[in-house]
Amino acid sequence: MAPPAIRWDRVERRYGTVVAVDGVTLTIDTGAFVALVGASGSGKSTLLRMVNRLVPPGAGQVLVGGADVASGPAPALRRRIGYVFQHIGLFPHMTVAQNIAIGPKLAGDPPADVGRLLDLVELPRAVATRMPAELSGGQRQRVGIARALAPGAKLLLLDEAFGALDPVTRDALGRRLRALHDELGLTTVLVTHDMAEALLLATRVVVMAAGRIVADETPGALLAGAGGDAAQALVGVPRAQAARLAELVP
Ligand SMILES: Nc1ncnc2c1ncn2[C@@H]1O[C@H](COP(=O)(O)OP(=O)(O)OP(=O)(O)O)[C@@H](O)[C@H]1O
Repeated sequence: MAPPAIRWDRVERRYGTVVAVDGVTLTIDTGAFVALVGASGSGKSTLLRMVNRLVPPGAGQVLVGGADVASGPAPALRRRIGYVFQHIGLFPHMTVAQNIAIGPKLAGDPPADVGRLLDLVELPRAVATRMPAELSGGQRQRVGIARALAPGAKLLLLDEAFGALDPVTRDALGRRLRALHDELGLTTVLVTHDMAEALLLATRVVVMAAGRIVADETPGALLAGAGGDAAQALVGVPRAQAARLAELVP
């Protein structure tokens, strides 16, 4: 049987007296789209950063494709993992095309097919020659996703990648991400504060609180009431909003 895409095995991480991640064991199967949801400070980013070795675990082990992430060189690991942050950090002095192509170029790999990558994230090919400052926030996030996919990564990690976008752009980009996930056969982990986004995009929703996993359910099961109090409190927010909106209909 093929190893899972990611496995955190009894992982811990402390910062002084703060226990950011408190003994997490979690397996992400290849092809899954997992949303990691929870209040600010619950440990989501720390858990995600362990996957590409931005943060080493204080205890436990993180495996990608069955291999301990600590065992090989970090650059080789990171080439297999696309990572998208809220503040995407495009290189301001490089064009969009140069930004997208930087990963394969630095690795000495064949050049990225920038046109195809722009097509994938639904940006016009003409933006290839623009500078990042000439793009909207949503366009910049699309470039960030294209750059993350450029080395041919099959594992995509997104940390509040849509956090700074207006709701319409955010919704469109979320849908595009889900379509890309399906088209390219990706394994995707999306950290988000937004339970509605998690329920609409993911195949599985993992809820964190105080460094621990408190629920791990499908969207359907969560909507049917599973997952316990912390999860249901989060599900209750979009549900109550939908009910209040429905009441406004004359
Ligand atoms: N580099 C660091 N130094 C000290 N404390 C840290 C560091 N990184 C994270 N923490 C602490 O660890 C805890 C978990 O943080 P983390 O960023 O993983 O949470 P999060 O769920 O991703 O939060 P948010 O949704 O606000 O991004 C928090 O209490 C945070 O203050």
